[in-house]
Amino acid sequence: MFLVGLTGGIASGKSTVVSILRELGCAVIDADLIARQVVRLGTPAYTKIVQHFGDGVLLVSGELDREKLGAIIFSDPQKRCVLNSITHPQIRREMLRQTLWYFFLGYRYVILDIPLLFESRSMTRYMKHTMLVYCDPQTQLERLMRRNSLSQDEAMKRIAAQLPLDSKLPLADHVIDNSGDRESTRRQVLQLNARLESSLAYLPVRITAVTMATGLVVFACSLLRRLWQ
Ligand SMILES: CC(C)(COP(=O)(O)OP(=O)(O)OC[C@H]1O[C@@H](n2cnc3c(N)ncnc32)[C@H](O)[C@@H]1O)[C@@H](O)C(=O)NCCC(=O)NCCS
Ligand SMILES: Nc1ncnc2c1ncn2[C@@H]1O[C@H](COP(=O)(O)OP(=O)(O)OP(=O)(O)O)[C@@H](O)[C@H]1O
Repeated sequence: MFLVGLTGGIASGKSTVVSILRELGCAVIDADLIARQVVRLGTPAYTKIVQHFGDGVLLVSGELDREKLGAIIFSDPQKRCVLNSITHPQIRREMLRQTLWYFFLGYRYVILDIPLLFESRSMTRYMKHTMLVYCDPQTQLERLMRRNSLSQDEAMKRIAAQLPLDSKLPLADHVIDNSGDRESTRRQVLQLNARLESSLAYLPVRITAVTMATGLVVFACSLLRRLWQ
């Protein structure tokens, strides 16, 4: 059983890759989705956010106005740190819970989609493999502006809130280049998934070897004890 960390930059194509992996039957946990769940109306994180940022970040329904909160935190690193310190512990806890659940269900590996995996560093030590969804900077900027209807300045601020994608390249074990069309991305995802599956083929052999080695040590110890007595 092992964990695979999937990461990228804002709008680099993580969700696009995740939907292909899910089609293939992989277990994927989405940190962005959990980040939405932990700040639902009335949750402890929601209460802390309102205490800190005021009710100006709420919609009339009482829910968080994500657009407003985004505009605040993506242009102020200190406020971003505050929001991270409120949400990240809750997100990690829920990710751990879901991971254990997938292993309980019998999945042999679980993919964790964590946008800030390389920024937070401490999480990478739990990953057997890391996978970067890359796209070239110009494509990233254009896709982000189009998807979120942002000006160039706003989009650049959001990109600047993360490590540049180019500096994440040497940190990743595997790279999926999503600068091209969706078909090219799909082919790369299929290839990578096949490699993950094949690394599992050796797992039963390794488990058997470890079991046999442990058995031999136990047997040798008991033999020595008898000879000694
Ligand atoms: C600021 C918020 C309200 C904006 O919400 P919105 O719906 O517009 O964006 P969404 O949540 O879909 O995030 C889109 C992308 O923005 C980037 N992003 C989000 N939060 C952060 C952050 N704190 N720092 C850097 N990049 C971030 C990620 O690449 C993410 O995939 C929201 O992103 C949030 O609550 N962020 C704090 C929690 C967090 O760090 N989430 C990232 C995953 S752990
Ligand atoms: N290969 C592609 N060709 C054209 N458009 C793409 C491609 N991949 C993704 N997109 C588009 O680019 C945008 C960003 O993609 P996606 O939502 O998958 O990125 P993301 O990394 O999950 O974003 P975020 O970090 O904001 O959650 C979306 O509008 C998506 O439809």
